[in-house]
Amino acid sequence: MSSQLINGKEISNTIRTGIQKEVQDLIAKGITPGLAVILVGEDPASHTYVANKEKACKELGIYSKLIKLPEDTTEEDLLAQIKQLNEASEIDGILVQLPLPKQINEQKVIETISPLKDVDGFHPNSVGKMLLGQETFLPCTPHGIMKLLEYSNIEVAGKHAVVIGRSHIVGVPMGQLLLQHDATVTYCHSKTKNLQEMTKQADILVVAIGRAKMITADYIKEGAAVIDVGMNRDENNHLCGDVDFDSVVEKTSAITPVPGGVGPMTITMLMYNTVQSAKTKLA
Ligand SMILES: NC(=O)C1=CN([C@@H]2O[C@H](COP(=O)(O)OP(=O)(O)OC[C@H]3O[C@@H](n4cnc5c(N)ncnc54)[C@H](OP(=O)(O)O)[C@@H]3O)[C@@H](O)[C@H]2O)C=CC1
Ligand SMILES: Nc1nc(=O)c2c([nH]1)NC[C@@H]1CN(c3ccc(C(=O)N[C@@H](CCC(=O)O)C(=O)O)cc3)C=[N+]21
Repeated sequence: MSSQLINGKEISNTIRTGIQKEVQDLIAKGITPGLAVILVGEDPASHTYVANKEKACKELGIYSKLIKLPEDTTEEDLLAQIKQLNEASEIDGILVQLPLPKQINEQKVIETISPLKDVDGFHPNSVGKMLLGQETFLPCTPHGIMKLLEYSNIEVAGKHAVVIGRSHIVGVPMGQLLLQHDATVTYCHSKTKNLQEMTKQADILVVAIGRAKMITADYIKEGAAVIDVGMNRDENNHLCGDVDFDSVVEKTSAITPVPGGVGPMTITMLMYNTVQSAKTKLA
């Protein structure tokens, strides 16, 4: 079967062109959208993501403020920083890069970010609204994946979507968005028995596990669309997904690569949320 390669980079660029236009319109009205990113510690992978976010801001004309804090930052200091940004008029979105060092309570940090600037969509306020189908900031990775499906003309309604992973940042919201678009959704996780039996029923398989190349051809139904969220390093220290691309590609009708699939879309939807937030300043 010939498989459609879902080009996240290209779809990202298409969407970013629209966002760039919106930024220009806002700037013409005296509003420059602003994103603050807080990075605690020295995780090298985090630095790459943060660099990609800064680059995207620059390209689109969004003001970006990077706040780097040392690994041993106290929770108190971090919360004080967030409160300042909540008040800062030039900042429309606040992202605290996760995971955080162990001395810091992640949930408390997320809840301290103003829901009005919660461009990650991780605040309980945003999560609740998402579940209810109300307008809010949607989590960037699942939202980006919905856009990938839409732009690739992959129909969701009536399909069986299987999501592997139930993290609050990817798996759980992913299943909810698919459900809202009328898929029949199954969640799988580390306690799932007979994972292959589950995934072999998937018309759409979203994989967000964090284990390099774990998903091989044996997990795939012929003709499935496969979305790979994983960001791992393989034995040669090359970036790779959770899906063993070479093994599964022949069986799929559509598949995302890593890199160049989901990752760029995450950043694009972050830019989108930041601009949406800035637009609330329009009279
Ligand atoms: N491209 C992008 O934009 C992004 C990529 N990522 C990447 O996506 C991956 C997942 O991220 P995230 O959701 O934060 O990860 P988490 O580690 O928070 O969650 C992993 C999930 O996978 C499940 N899991 C672990 N092992 C297995 C297994 N053997 N079989 C079935 N399920 C399993 C876990 O189950 P349980 O709940 O039972 O522990 C958990 O629900 C990572 O590689 C991350 O780097 C993340 C965010 C954005
Ligand atoms: N508060 C918070 N929000 C996040 O959204 C968040 C986070 N914390 N912590 C880490 C994960 C991971 N993540 C990625 C973003 C972009 C790429 C990305 O740009 N990937 C590119 C290139 C990657 C590269 O070259 O290293 C690609 O896949 O093509 C990947 C992963 C956001 N996350």
